[in-house]
Amino acid sequence: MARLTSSCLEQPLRTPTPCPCPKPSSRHWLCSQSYEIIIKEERIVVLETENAALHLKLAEYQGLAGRSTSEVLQLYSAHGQQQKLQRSSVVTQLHGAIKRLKQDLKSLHSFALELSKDFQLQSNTWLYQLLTAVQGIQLQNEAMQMFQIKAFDLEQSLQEVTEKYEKEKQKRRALHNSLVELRGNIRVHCRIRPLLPFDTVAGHSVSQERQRNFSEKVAHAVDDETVLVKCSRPGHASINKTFQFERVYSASESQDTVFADVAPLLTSLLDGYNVCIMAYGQTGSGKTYTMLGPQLEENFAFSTEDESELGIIPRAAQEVFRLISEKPPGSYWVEVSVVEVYNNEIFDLLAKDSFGKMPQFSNGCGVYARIKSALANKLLTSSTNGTRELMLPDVIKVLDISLTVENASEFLHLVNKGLQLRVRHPTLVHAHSSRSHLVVTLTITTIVSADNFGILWEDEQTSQRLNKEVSCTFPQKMRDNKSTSSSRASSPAQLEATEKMKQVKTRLQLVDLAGSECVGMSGVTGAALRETSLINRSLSALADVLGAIAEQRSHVPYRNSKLTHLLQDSVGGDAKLLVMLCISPHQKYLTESMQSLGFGTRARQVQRGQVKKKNFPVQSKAK
Ligand SMILES: Nc1ncnc2c1ncn2[C@@H]1O[C@H](COP(=O)(O)OP(=O)(O)OP(=O)(O)O)[C@@H](O)[C@H]1O
Repeated sequence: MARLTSSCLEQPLRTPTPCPCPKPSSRHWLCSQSYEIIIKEERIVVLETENAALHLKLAEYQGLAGRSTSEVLQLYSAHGQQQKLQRSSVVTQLHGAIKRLKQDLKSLHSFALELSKDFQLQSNTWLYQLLTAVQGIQLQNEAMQMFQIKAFDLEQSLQEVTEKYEKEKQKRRALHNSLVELRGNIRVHCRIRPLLPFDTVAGHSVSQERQRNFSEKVAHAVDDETVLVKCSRPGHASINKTFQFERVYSASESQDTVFADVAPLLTSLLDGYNVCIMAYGQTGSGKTYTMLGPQLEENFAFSTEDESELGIIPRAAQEVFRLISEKPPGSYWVEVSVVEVYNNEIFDLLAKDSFGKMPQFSNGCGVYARIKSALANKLLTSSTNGTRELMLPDVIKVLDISLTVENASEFLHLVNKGLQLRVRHPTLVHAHSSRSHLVVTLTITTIVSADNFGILWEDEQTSQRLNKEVSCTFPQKMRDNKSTSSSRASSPAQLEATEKMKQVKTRLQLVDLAGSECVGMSGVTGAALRETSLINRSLSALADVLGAIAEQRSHVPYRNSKLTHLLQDSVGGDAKLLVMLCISPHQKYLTESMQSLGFGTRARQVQRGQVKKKNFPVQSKAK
């Protein structure tokens, strides 16, 4: 086979060479033979060329196939390598993971070991603690048993001590009362209030002479028993006067201190004595402050916000209820009445407005509508001349119109209610001057079975004295009102039992007297002038009563005034009276202060029996 070259392929197929005869024709044999040969040769050439081209192509494809095979081989080997690589990396990873898992497993194993060790340790500790606790509880139980035995012993010895203490207490109370007895039934304390802004405001009707030395403080507490008063008059050398009382309070002494000295009297109250505590002094000298505490501007009730400022009346109520709480429950019954003595008439400040309004009192400074007392209305009778006037056949009955209170706050509420109706009007000395005597009465009914009567009181003497006074009837109130006391009878059998009970009534009267003053100083006129002179008259009557007691006269003129009549039970006899003199220290009140100190001095002499006949001071009449 002829070799094919690229030039062969490039030459076009030869066209048949024409017949060399001059006239070529197909019918010419030679021509036709040669023509056919030529055609065949040409065909062979073409085929050879095609063959060569096909060979070329075959060679080309073979070359291509060879290259592809090697590439395939390369790819195959590369793929094999890659697979190998992949396989080895997965294995490595798996290997690592297995390694890590093994480590984890190891650490888990060691953790589990530690945990079990810890658990063992902890359970041992807990077991130990549990055992200790059980042992402790056992010990405690034993101790408790011992303690119970000791407590029982102690209870018994406590009972013995309590019995001894009760006996000692009774002895102490007896001692206290005999001490009080020794000191006398009338005690006088004196309280000098601080200088206040209104002291330096000069009233227009105060005399020129009295206004001259207005800046000076003249009354001082020298010690806790002595008052010193500098008496100076223009053109005269000043004279110092001293007054002695059971107790003197300086301006800086608190309500607490004042009450501390008053409180022992309340023990006497529960020991069967009537007690009266009254504040005496000129207007604005601090009587209401001492007895009740600072008053609220809006309604004249006393303020209960600051306990340290509370006066004697609220504190006494608290103390009485405290003392009662120490007694067997239900054996004490407390009633309260709040009345005022105004223009020598008694008005119940707790009465309901069931009888309408009182006639209005015009005092020149304002008109005062008053609620009339239910009691006063009950006792109103027509006098011979046909005009209605207040008749109180037995003033003491006033105290039977009282309300039962269960505790100190109920008491304080009632007192505050009553206070709002109290007569007041301004004077030159005091803008809210009280124009009436306020009498707050706490009646304590002690219920005691006839069999136990003797042992309730501290000594035989008191027991005998009270035995004479007691009533054996059970209070009607207690029968009617079963809801308010645990001691009240509710069945016939109980009622019968109560008939055997005895009741002892003791009375605590707390009095805020109206101001004792010279008319000139207070600057009142008209109806208020009458008021002032009636106040002074009732204070005179009080002085007369104290004088008569001092002289041990057979007749004590209690009925000369409604005030003394009302206080009859707690002034005189074996009742305990404490007069709290209230003094304004300023120079301009010198006359009134001297008058009050004189009253106190003579009241002290009453208990010592030193007052001579007609020696007791009569209240200065309206000038
Ligand atoms: N010890 C005191 N400390 C502080 N303030 C006092 C003291 N005593 C009285 N006061 C004040 O003096 C003023 C007059 O006192 P209070 O109302 O008690 O006088 P009073 O004697 O009751 O007068 P009146 O008889 O006119 O009613 C009041 O504002 C009161 O708060």
